[in-house]
Amino acid sequence: MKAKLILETGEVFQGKAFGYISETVGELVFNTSMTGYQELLTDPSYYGQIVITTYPLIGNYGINLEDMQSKGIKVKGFVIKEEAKLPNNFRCELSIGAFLKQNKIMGIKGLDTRYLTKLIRDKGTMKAIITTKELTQKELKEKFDNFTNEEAVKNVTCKEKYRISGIGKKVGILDFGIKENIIESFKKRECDITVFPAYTKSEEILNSDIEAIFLSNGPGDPKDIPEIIENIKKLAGKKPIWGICLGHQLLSLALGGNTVKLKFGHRGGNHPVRDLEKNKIYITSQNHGYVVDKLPKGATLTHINLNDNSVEGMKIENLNIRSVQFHPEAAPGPEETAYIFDDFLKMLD
Ligand SMILES: NC(=O)CC[C@H](N)C(=O)O
Repeated sequence: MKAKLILETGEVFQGKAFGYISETVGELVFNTSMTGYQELLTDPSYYGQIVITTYPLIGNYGINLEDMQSKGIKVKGFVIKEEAKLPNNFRCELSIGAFLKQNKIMGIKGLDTRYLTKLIRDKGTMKAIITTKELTQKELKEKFDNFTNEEAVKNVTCKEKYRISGIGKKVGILDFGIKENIIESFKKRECDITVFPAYTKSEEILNSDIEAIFLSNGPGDPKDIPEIIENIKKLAGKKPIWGICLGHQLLSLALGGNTVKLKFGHRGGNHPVRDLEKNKIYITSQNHGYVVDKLPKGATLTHINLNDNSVEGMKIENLNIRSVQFHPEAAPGPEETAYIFDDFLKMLD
């Protein structure tokens, strides 16, 4: 069936529908990773977004149920060049088309995704619609105007607190839409993990028997969740705090720093970052549309992005706080910054 990708700026691209056939509207972003489409689709930080992949062939190694980053697909739509209909891998359990269908997520294929990426790079992130219908200008405008992603964290956080026992350090995680591999990274280090829903009050967190607080990744604009920022203010200085991606942005806002929206974001598996403490360059996995542009008072810059010199990490020594913008848990992407989890845990010794 024919389908169209319609951009907020008016451009229309003709392709074919795949996955679940419906209609979808979201924020259009691109990811440049060459592998890892399953992890990308299930990463809750993409909630509300339609994702374009620059890599031309998607689905060639299929989908397995082990590499999910959350329960089910979180993107709002998927834009690709070519769908691999005959996946081939010993871990493959289903095809990309079947996976999208099962999760009721619409895809469009047959588009020049590299051209689209250049367009987003020039014009900036914008809203888009994937549809099989003919829509009038008025209908389109209404659909774009009605789309917001302000409730994103509420929609992806866990509903109830849960525990994963371990013999190591006791870590309390605030779940803003956590990726499975972050939990795995703490499990691998034998941590005793308590996961709290995003809106858990600071008192409940501080009254539990945890040694440190971890603020997770998550979708949307960090400025959309002022209640959580207020909560983090109350946690700062009481226990060591670590943050990744949204967690890092929220920490900055809570302590007097600032965040801004990037023109087209960082999403991919090859973003070079300099660790200023180790004076080493690492290739990192990234997925964010916002960035810290002003550090909180007393914070030291620990990491910078070598493509655009943006903030990639910070520490506030007197408050025992450390955070990074990139994804040390990878999934998908390079695993060479996994040392960040060890650095976090060392703060407890
Ligand atoms: N991966 C994340 O945690 C993303 C953080 C935030 N939603 C952003 O886009 O910048």
